[in-house]
Amino acid sequence: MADALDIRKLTKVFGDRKALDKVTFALPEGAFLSIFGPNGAGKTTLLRTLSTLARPTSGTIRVMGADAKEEPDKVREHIGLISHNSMLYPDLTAMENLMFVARLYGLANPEERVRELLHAVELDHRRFDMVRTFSRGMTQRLSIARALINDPDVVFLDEPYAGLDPHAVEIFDTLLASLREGRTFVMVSHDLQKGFEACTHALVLARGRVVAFAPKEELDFEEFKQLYRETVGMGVA
Ligand SMILES: Nc1ncnc2c1ncn2[C@@H]1O[C@H](COP(=O)(O)OP(=O)(O)OP(=O)(O)O)[C@@H](O)[C@H]1O
Repeated sequence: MADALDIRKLTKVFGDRKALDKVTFALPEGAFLSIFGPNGAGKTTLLRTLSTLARPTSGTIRVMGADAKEEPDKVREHIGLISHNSMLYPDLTAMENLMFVARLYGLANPEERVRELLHAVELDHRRFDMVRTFSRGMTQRLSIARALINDPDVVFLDEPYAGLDPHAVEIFDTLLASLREGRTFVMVSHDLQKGFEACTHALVLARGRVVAFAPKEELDFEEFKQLYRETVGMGVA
């Protein structure tokens, strides 16, 4: 199968600090990559560069065959990002937020797509409420709908479980399971157990470097936990 992501020697420097140092890996279409690493390892920087929000200092990023430097718009057509910053306008309603993004993408039938997504994330009943009145779980569900507007092939998730109560985690897991068919996922997670359960491939970052990258079938969870504990001791970039 073709690679959804092909990342070569990706390096990102902030001043004299290397947040990413020659990160190289390839991920097949339909895979679910979980990225682990201690605070400051470079996980968010990696997601931000892969999703074209930050420009690499050097190296190449190909998403579904498109080069992020040469064809950033093509890459953006293929991706959706669910991050802490929900990228939603608090003083607009759920419906208005999604309609705004649907129009940005120039969808042919934005109303229908927005209705469909609000239903999928169980927010029909709150569609006319302003986002600032939403709980953390509801805001996250709306940001998932936002990220799916363009029906992306590759979805990036930055610590999606942070701040969710057990019920919201359940809703999120169900939603995620329903979305997996035909899509590639890249998730940053501090939850080793959940991240490992969900993935088909695991990547461990420390000091901006890939310490481990492997398909899950090649990994034993106990050994993996041990490797992770060792990387936490390596400190930040
Ligand atoms: N905009 C920036 N300017 C300067 N340094 C930055 C910037 N963004 C990140 N860094 C540095 O890059 C390194 C990696 O940060 P990053 O946020 O990617 O780590 P992380 O693995 O996501 O951490 P956490 O688990 O705490 O979210 C850190 O040393 C951080 O201080």
